[in-house]
Amino acid sequence: MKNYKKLIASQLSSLIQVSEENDVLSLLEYPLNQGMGDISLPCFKLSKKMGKPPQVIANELKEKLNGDDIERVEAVSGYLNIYLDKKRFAADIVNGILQEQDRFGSQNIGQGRTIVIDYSSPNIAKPFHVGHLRSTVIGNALYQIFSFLGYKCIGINHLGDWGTQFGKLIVAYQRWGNKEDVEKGAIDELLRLYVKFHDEAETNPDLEDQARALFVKIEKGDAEAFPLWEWFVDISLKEFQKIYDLLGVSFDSFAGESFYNNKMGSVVEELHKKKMLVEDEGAWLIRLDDYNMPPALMVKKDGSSLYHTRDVTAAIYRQSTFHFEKALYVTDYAQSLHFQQWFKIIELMGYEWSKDLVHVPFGRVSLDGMSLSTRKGNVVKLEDLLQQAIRKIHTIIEAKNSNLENKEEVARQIGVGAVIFNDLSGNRIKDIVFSWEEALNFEGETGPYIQYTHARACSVLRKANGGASIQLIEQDLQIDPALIQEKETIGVLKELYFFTERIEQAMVKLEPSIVSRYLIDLAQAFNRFYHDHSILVEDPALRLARLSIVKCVQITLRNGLRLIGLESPEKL
Ligand SMILES: NC(=[NH2+])NCCC[C@H](N)C(=O)O
Repeated sequence: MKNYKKLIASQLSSLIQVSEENDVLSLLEYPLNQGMGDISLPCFKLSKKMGKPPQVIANELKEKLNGDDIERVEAVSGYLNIYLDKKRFAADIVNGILQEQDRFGSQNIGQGRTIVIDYSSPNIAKPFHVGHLRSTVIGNALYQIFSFLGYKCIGINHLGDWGTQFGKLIVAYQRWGNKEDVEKGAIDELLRLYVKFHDEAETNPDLEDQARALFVKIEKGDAEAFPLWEWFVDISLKEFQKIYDLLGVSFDSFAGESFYNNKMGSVVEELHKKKMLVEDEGAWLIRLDDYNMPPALMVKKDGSSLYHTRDVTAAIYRQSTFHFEKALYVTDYAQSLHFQQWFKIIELMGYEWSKDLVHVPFGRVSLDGMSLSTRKGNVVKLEDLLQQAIRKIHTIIEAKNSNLENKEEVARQIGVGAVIFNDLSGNRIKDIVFSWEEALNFEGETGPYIQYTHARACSVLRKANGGASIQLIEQDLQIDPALIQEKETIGVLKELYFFTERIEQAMVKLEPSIVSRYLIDLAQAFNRFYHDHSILVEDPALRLARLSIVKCVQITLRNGLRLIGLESPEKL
């Protein structure tokens, strides 16, 4: 499939001469209004460079620009409005998508270069909450998008499995817990112990000291403390895995914070050698006043490590192991300062690749106004949320189409899809409030709406094939583009054309919501087309041409849904 913007930019730049192709490319727009061309050049942006008034530039270019793909060109109030030849355009889009199928929208921008993505990263012994879900969902979408664009991705789940909180947990376990209860209650019981610790520590500050001492023991591999820690990790991982299975998300590595325990020593040594550490009452920290940031504590006075220490160590390890082009860290924006601090530390250590470290922050999620905090224990557990979504969708399916095969599986795909899509529906930096009504609505701008539109396309294709399959047959590639020229049809074709570009924008801006919003636009354009034009008409040529549009939409919706981590059931 052709890249029309590029094609025109290259022609224009040779006509204009003062501007490079890429500069012209960045000036070209897709006008929102139908009567303003398919692609348009605002000539006032070239006026200074060319030393001519915009309308003069537009008039001159209008005379010179031509080519098979261009139907006509207009010069209107300083804009050069280019209309593409819609028959060629239609044939190019349809044939392109039918050929590329699953690969439609992909590019080889990365050429195999590596992107490390640190996402999900829940904390052991604490429930996986909706904040971690957002990290999981955004991280996974970035993983799919970068992979689709030719990068090799390494997905790392940087589990929060190290730190003083494990000392607290063991103190609490030894005082108020027992083996059976932990085996039965799993994370719920671990959380109860953790909360109990904090309640008791308010009146008995001695507990905090005991907890610190116990964590030091874990760091040293103590024969009693260390196996307890391992056990807690094991229990937590099993529960997390249930959620990953529901979501259909996987990782290349589960190397959590503890993985760096035996690697931090040499990094601390390096920091000493580089004279970056200052002593502060027996602890060691890095001053960052020159950069308007508070100091970063690297070694506690009992010798134990901190979140910063582990992140610096992990980054050095990842760079030397994977030689990444970029390392992304997907977390809540509340952690922004943490990342700014340690990115600066890497820079001060003299590593030029510090510029390749990128924090990808996102906004908070609240649940119908309820906030989510671990200390108090009033967290909404993600597994409950997902199971509830699945049950609700199941009820809807029972009511509307109780004969559906694999009801359970489809309910999972839609219920989970609704929750995932909700997290990706707006710019990631925005806070979101999860509302059941909005997320599960089949009519709104939701995951279920897109999945439903996809299933509707599948159903038309099946009907066309006598109920058998959603594939078009071989000779179907001969389509008369003159038959797919109605306004709504061109509307769909244009949306299909935008797919490749939107994926690239989503990658550049690290913003999967660009793909989710695109899918809403495409689904809406398709539903307008579907509403206004019958597909399974008598005339075989017209029927085939319209079916090809349905097939192209089906392929594109499926590819797009996959990129944001949603499945696309064929029947609903
Ligand atoms: N390399 C990192 N710091 N990744 C993010 C870790 C997130 C942390 N475990 C949390 O739940 O807040």
